[in-house]
Amino acid sequence: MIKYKRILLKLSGESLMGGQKYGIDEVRLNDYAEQIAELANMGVQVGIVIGGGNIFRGLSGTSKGFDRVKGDQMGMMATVINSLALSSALKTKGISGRVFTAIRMEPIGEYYAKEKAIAAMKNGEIAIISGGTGNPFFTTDTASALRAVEIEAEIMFKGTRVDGVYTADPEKDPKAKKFDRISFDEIYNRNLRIMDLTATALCKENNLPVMVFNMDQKGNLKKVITGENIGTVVY
Ligand SMILES: Nc1ncnc2c1ncn2[C@@H]1O[C@H](COP(=O)(O)OP(=O)(O)O)[C@@H](O)[C@H]1O
Ligand SMILES: O=c1ccn([C@@H]2O[C@H](COP(=O)(O)OP(=O)(O)O)[C@@H](O)[C@H]2O)c(=O)[nH]1
Repeated sequence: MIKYKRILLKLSGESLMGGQKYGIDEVRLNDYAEQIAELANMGVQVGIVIGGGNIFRGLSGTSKGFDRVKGDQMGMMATVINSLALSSALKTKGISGRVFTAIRMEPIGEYYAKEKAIAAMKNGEIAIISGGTGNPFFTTDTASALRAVEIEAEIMFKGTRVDGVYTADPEKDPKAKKFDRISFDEIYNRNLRIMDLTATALCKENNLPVMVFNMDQKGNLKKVITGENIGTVVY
């Protein structure tokens, strides 16, 4: 049985690299598309926001002398590239992934509006909402929180490369322990870096729970939609 009827899935751009150092790994992309198609076929309404870190991050551009705003705009364009790739991969699974963009760029994608995204989802299509928030100095985590609230998703699924929220970054601290549940306040008080503060605040203020789970393990998306608690619930 499905536990949620409408979700917003955040996919990390960085995870799309798979084993590569840059860009899009076809195997990983195909695996994501397969997992998402499974959800669509179960009748779940799915909105998606993808990051762009596999192609460009505004902040890392700054360290190389890029103007921050230009760098962030490049990062936002990177999320559009990833969204187009996902839409194309979904098509091979017989699923329509409609790409919406936060910044006008028809015919690459439709200019985003909440109503259009909801109509697409009700029609059995996946709404892939790209271009971040359309503004520099934000992240795709914040864009995900914003879109999740806008499209009235019951929960945000943060599909990432770690199993959940830990007491410290598990990629740096082998002794870090995983939480099954944690509140937004505790994430803030413990200064945990699983999401940025803007995204955390937006979720908290709008009572949007977040499920953090490992998207790189096949079958996990189906597990979380059926209510299996494999990741960390943030409430
Ligand atoms: N307390 C924490 N618990 C879990 N992951 C954490 C924590 N602090 C930092 N991280 C890092 O956050 C990353 C997940 O965030 P995500 O947005 O998917 O990645 P990225 O920011 O690289 O795109 C993990 O790969 C992990 O290294
Ligand atoms: O609303 C937004 C969302 C994203 N970005 C830019 O897009 C890049 C890629 O997004 P993010 O780092 O969140 O992607 P991820 O880490 O999930 O791959 C960021 O570094 C920012 O430069 C932005 O400027 N505004």
